Amino acid sequence: MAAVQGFEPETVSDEAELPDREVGEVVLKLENIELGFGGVKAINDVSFEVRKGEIRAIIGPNGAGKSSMLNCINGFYKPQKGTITFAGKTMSAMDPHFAASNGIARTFQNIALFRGMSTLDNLMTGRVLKMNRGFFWQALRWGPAQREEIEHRAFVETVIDFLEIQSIRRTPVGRLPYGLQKRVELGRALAMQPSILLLDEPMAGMNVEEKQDMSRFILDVNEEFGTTIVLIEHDMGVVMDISDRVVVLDYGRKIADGTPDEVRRNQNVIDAYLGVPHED
Ligand SMILES: Nc1ncnc2c1ncn2[C@@H]1O[C@H](COP(=O)(O)OP(=O)(O)OP(=O)(O)O)[C@@H](O)[C@H]1O
Repeated sequence: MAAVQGFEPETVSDEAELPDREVGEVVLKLENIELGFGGVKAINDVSFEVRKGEIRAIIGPNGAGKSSMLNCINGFYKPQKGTITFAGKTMSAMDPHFAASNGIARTFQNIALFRGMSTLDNLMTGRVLKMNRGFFWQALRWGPAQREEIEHRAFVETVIDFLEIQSIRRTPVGRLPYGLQKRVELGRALAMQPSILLLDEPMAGMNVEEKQDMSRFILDVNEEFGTTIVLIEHDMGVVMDISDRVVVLDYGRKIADGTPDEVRRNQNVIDAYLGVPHED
């Protein structure tokens, strides 16, 4: 059997074992999710759950349905079948506002920042849902709105310190190198004080050093703020290093779910990455 980087063949497992480290109760549950676009079944009867405080990776070859799954979780896509349970509600589809207002934040595969705005102002946009005063008061920047803005700025400054981006706080993000833009995007999501952070390929396009920095920030966010993290990532070294549990998709189906060690030894997973033809 040929070797696939990051994988070693051994036993087969398709049920998620709990990680060694202590994680909490189930905070997000997806059951029998199906999503199609015309004739393409992007997600086919996929179920998995996410526990409080864990780092949960979704991996799989190109086109496996990973981004579609994140889009179902934050309500951008509506599944045709299945249910999503979150914040005490079981829904046939997530409402994007319900997701955001109950603490689900997201970063994107292709950076989605305001390129002409500074790092600081981009991070402030992450506070919008937390602002109590309406547009009129915010525009006047007076009285209660001014006090509120000071509090939001103070919170954003803590995020800036945490991510070590003080030196670029006034720089328009369009002028920043790619790795730093990714860090600012993480900062904007953190500014929302999320309970669940969805990261879509946080290391894409980064060099080795930038990947190490980003891995450290993800682990620090998880440890220091207790933020639950669901991430899609193609770099298997990173996934296996930082994740507690990994769900594997291939052609829209779940083919494995378990700890990094279980998944890397799963023959279905090895075959999927080698491109072994599948039945269907
Ligand atoms: N908005 C859409 N319209 C039509 N087809 C779509 C749409 N979004 C996703 N798909 C299709 O659904 C399938 C799964 O795509 P998805 O982007 O979820 O995969 P992925 O695992 O994230 O892939 P990659 O690793 O390449 O980003 C693909 O065949 C894709 O072309």
